[in-house]
Amino acid sequence: MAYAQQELKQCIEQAVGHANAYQRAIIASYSWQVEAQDVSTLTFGTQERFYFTTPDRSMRAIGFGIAQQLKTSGHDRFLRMQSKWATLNRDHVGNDLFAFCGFSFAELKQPDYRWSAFGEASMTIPKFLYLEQDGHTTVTIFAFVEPQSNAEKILNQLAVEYAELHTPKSSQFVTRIRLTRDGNDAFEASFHQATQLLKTTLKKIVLAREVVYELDQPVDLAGLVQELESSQPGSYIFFFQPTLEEAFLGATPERLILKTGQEIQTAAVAGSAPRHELEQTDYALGQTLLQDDKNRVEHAIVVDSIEQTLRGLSTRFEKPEQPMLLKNRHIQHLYTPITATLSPEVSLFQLIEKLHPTPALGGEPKEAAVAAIRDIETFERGWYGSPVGWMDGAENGEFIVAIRSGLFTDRSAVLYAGCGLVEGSRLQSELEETGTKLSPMLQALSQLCTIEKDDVYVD
Ligand SMILES: C=C(O[C@@H]1C=C(C(=O)O)C=C[C@H]1O)C(=O)O
Repeated sequence: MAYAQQELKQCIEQAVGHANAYQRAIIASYSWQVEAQDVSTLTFGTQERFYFTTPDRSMRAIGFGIAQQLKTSGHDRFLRMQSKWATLNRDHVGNDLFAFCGFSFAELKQPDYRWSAFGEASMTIPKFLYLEQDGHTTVTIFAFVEPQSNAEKILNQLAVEYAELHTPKSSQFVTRIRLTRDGNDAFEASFHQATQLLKTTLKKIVLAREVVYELDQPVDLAGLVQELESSQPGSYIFFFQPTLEEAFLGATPERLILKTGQEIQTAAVAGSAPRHELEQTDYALGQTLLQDDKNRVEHAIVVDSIEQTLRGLSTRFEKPEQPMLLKNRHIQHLYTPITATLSPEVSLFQLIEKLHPTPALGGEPKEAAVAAIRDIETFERGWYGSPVGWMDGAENGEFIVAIRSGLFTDRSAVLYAGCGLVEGSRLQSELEETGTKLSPMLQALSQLCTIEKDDVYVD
């Protein structure tokens, strides 16, 4: 093995000592530098897998296995998780902790079988983490050490699992996937209900479509993530596989929050138009979007809401006066990048709780819009549209808005796409917009599988 065995042994022994002294489990972590890894590393895992990379691919986190998973639920799940994370960080041994994190869009509707492995709030410390940041890649082993553990046994087990990660697996999957529900009718019905609310109580509401496919065998998920990464430059790629049978993944352009110390970066991403292969037409589509009243209203609601939230939590707030365009392969959006300096007492968990969902995924007013979404939509959003990302022990981290995403099991793929509605929104164009938003995932899937009865795919 490429790591200093003696040092790792000392770290584990120290953790056993602490676990015995405190009579509770302790996380031990040990890191060393390795060569840069890329998305293909995912193909080596036979355990649970986690992946997160930034639009410029300068930051990349690849996790295997689960050393410890914190879970909680309820309306106050962000703050409950904050205290669990603080406790875990108090007495671990070794390097800084790191967790892949995800929260549900809202409390799950009565027990939803599809999302039960994900839950309402989860933070996962992997057993093995490859982390690329600032041009360096480190690998960290996280070990869950219980009182009375045998250090030698833990070390031997880690050695076996680490060696596994270097054994190539063959991944020849040829899957046929068949559309079983396109979600159009349900969307249409919710659209009409929402239209009534937009005349009275709501300024904006975001409604989504759930599109269900049946698979004849599991999709090569590592291959799919790889495909998304190469076909969607400029998007975050995320992949959470908390059990061997279930995975949630996607390619989103939308950052919810990047926090480094008390400095934060966020963005309003709302208002959409398709891309076009002809440069001139594409440019014209972008210019029309920049000047379109309906889209400008939709966008301004998001900017104003983020501004109002952040001004109450920060000592500095900056944003450009006018939105710009954010162009992805299939779609372009109105985009306003925002930076702020958080007041010293504000935590990352609090910030996520206050921001989520912005009116880019919820609506305005927030509480009424989220309640209406729950009421009107006929499916469970689960983690779609939610804060998903990573966090370290000092509560630095990055969370994206988990859109352009899908939930995969061995026999099904459930894809999600939504759009913001304001007064005057038209059903047909909103439906088309959700079709465009499904394209990144369907295009990637079409590279790996045969898609049958595919009437929603737009290349
Ligand atoms: C809801 C989605 O996207 C959101 C809605 C947008 C819109 O209505 O213009 C644009 C970007 C996202 O904030 C989605 O992709 O599912």
